[in-house]
Amino acid sequence: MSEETYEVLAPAPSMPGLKVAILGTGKMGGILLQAFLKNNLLAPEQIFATVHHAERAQALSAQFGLDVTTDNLAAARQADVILLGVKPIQVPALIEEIKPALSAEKVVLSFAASVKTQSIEDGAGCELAVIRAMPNTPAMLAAGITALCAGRFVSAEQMAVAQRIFQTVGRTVVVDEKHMDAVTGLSGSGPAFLYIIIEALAEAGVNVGLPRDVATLLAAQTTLGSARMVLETGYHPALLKDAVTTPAGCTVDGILELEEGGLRVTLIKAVKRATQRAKELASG
Ligand SMILES: NC(=O)C1=CN([C@@H]2O[C@H](COP(=O)(O)OP(=O)(O)OC[C@H]3O[C@@H](n4cnc5c(N)ncnc54)[C@H](O)[C@@H]3O)[C@@H](O)[C@H]2O)C=CC1
Ligand SMILES: O=C(O)[C@@H]1CCC=N1
Repeated sequence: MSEETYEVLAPAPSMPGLKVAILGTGKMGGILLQAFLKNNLLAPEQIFATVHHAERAQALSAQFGLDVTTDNLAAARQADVILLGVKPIQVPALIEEIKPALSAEKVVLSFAASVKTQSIEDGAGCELAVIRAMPNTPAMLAAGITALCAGRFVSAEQMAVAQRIFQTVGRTVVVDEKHMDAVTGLSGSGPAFLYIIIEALAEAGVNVGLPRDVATLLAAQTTLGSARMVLETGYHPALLKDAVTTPAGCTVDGILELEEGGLRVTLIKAVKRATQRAKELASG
């Protein structure tokens, strides 16, 4: 074999040419940024990220080898798709800041809770394509679910691009905008509710004598497996529960305690409260 040197080529990004800005690269924005790179959706030079503090911009820039600044307008000018990852209350000021970069050719993809597509359209003052998304933190393992809805000026093609972007962090579902606050209360906040349930199940395991690591493993894998059963069998959860519940067995005794303790009602109230709060976040 000759001693020629071969150039190792990085695989081409699957959305070549698309320029994406992430304005507000915090927890969720950071998860998305890493997923875009890891899945080779975009090359580093296709991404323009911003944060609030210059030191964090420098650190992120060094870590990922891409353009991270505190200049939202410059990032927005360079991008075709502009992701909004700041807090809901900060969105109007951010839109005002980047307004000179907004036009009917751009897509704004907001994953801020609560903020309506129309308020972004109105702030932009042009026929801007605005898509609203609600991801959740299991996105970190590409195990998230993101609900998306389209504003008034969004084409089917633009919606497909948004879905492709969020498919790097898990599944996607398209809903009417009227459902977005409910989605936020259920799947946006839901991981926090489920962590509490897993933590409580693990604590229960410790209470009945299991080592904590074993109890946590049993609680988490049981939650994961049960979720997969719902998704992959398509059976109603009640039917799957019945299959666990042997007549006069132990499970039914546990279920009696859950019902007495009001777990169902408590979970319903938790999602309702989170949904209600999600409606308010845009106004503080
Ligand atoms: N954490 C979660 O589970 C989810 C969060 N969201 C939404 O994502 C958004 C961000 O939430 P997190 O990531 O949790 O919060 P975060 O506080 O980690 O992220 C916000 C980021 O925005 C940056 N920022 C603040 N002002 C800025 C400005 N003027 N210009 C540029 N960057 C600025 C901050 O430096 C920070 O990095 C919120 O609107 C939230 O509703 C949506 C779904 C789930
Ligand atoms: O708690 C929040 O406001 C955000 C939205 C959904 C999850 N985290």
